[in-house]
Amino acid sequence: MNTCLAPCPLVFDLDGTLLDSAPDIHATVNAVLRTQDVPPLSLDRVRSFVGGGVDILWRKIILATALPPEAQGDLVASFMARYHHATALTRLYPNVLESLGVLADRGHPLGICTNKPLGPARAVLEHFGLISLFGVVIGGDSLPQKKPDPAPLHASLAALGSDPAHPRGIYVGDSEFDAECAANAGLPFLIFSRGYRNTAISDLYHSAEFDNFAHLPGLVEQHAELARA
Ligand SMILES: O=C(O)COP(=O)(O)O
Ligand SMILES: [Mg+2]
Repeated sequence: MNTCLAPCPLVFDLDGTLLDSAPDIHATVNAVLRTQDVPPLSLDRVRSFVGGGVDILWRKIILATALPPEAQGDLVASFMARYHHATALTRLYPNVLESLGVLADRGHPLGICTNKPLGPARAVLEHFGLISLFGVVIGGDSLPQKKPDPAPLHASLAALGSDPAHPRGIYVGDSEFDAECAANAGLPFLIFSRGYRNTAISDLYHSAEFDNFAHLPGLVEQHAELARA
């Protein structure tokens, strides 16, 4: 198991972890479906499709509608043209800002590793005034690999100063993709239980779960400490 000497690099997922962004993703999906005369999908349905990035999102939408598979490229392009500005319905989960502030003040290098494409990921972080807190933002299109491949998480940690030969740090996320990514990377994983999961937490790799960001700084210290022991 990796060890984590303080300060411990902390890498965060974005959609369903720091941000409740499903309402904007839902509205943007339905705006694209409208151009195709396809009836809208429910928020719950679209939320259940989030986590693997935009290609997987649209593959699932195509399966759920009468759209032809060969339309995938055009649908993704039409979605991406709208996605950069899709922030009006997105909210930070309660206590995210305060929690990130405490962790940054304690000297933990902070990063983002998301399957959301880099452009919209940076745009929404800028919208909430958060971008300067993060030493690195790796998006779903930053590397050839996406989560659950460990490469984006390893790249995030390396950018935060972790030795690539011995990656150290903690990943914080919400989904199956994140749990598998952390397991593949051999890193502690703290799972936010109010995000966009389709699987019981007990069936996912995790080190601890939390439902309120007010509890995260304590959990981080506990796990950084455990990893040191
Ligand atoms: O947008 C997605 O599908 C996933 O994004 P996330 O990796 O930040 O959860
Ligand atoms: Mg997520």
